[in-house]
Amino acid sequence: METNLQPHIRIGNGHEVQYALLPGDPGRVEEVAKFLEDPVELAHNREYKTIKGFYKGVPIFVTSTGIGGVSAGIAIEELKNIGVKGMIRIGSCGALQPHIRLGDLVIASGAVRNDGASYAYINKAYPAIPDTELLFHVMNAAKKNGAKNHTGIVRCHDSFYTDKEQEIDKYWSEKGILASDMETAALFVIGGLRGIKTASILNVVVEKEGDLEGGINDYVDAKNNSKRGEELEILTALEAFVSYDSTF
Ligand SMILES: O=P(O)(O)O[C@H]1O[C@H](CO)[C@@H](O)[C@H]1O
Ligand SMILES: O=c1cc[nH]c(=O)[nH]1
Repeated sequence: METNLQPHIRIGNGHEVQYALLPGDPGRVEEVAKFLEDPVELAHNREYKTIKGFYKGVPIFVTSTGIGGVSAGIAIEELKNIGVKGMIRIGSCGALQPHIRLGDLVIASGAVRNDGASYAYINKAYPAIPDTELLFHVMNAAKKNGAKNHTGIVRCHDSFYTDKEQEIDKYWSEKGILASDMETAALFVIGGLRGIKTASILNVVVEKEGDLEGGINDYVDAKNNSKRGEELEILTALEAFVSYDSTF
């Protein structure tokens, strides 16, 4: 029997894996599998689907975290419990700046903590920031892959359909925030508190003041540049882990 079996992700000790890619969507796990050697599905429970594979010889987990910081936080803690030390989110986002287009990558250098999950851990004076070294590896990998990318602060939220979304987006756009997603702040704060090396790469699926439902539907149906952005964020995260690992 697997020891230290984790209740939600349903994997335990013994895999000797130090790095995990974290998409929100379980469907994206299979997109990562296409780039791995010997991908094997280990578990799929609720929103948490995990495969293990190798990229350039480095063992890697890919675990979907579901939607929102609450769900992501559970996956992050349980992966840490079984020995994972570095985690890169490979997510989707909505742009808050007009020059950021569909399929561009947004690399988070920090996150506005408008989510509930990170606040459940610690008050908002604590910064939501990635690991500096891993961030540099991600930025270099994006450049090497030729991905059009933007590094800066993102905003994390818990709602899509309140009556105030447009007003809120306008406010944060005017403050220079690049894009919105729902899990990056929880990843950075939990990573900071637990000593996990974290980074977050977000593929733009909705442009600023674009059609939210249309953008996400087109992405799901693979009808726009966001599908190429997804491939580039996956490759960028994988290359970042390989170059980070080579520094040890
Ligand atoms: O595509 P993923 O990684 O799930 O990320 C984004 O998409 C979901 C909302 O559509 C939220 O989880 C948001 O953060
Ligand atoms: O606008 C968007 C699009 C995707 N994901 C988000 O969190 N926000």
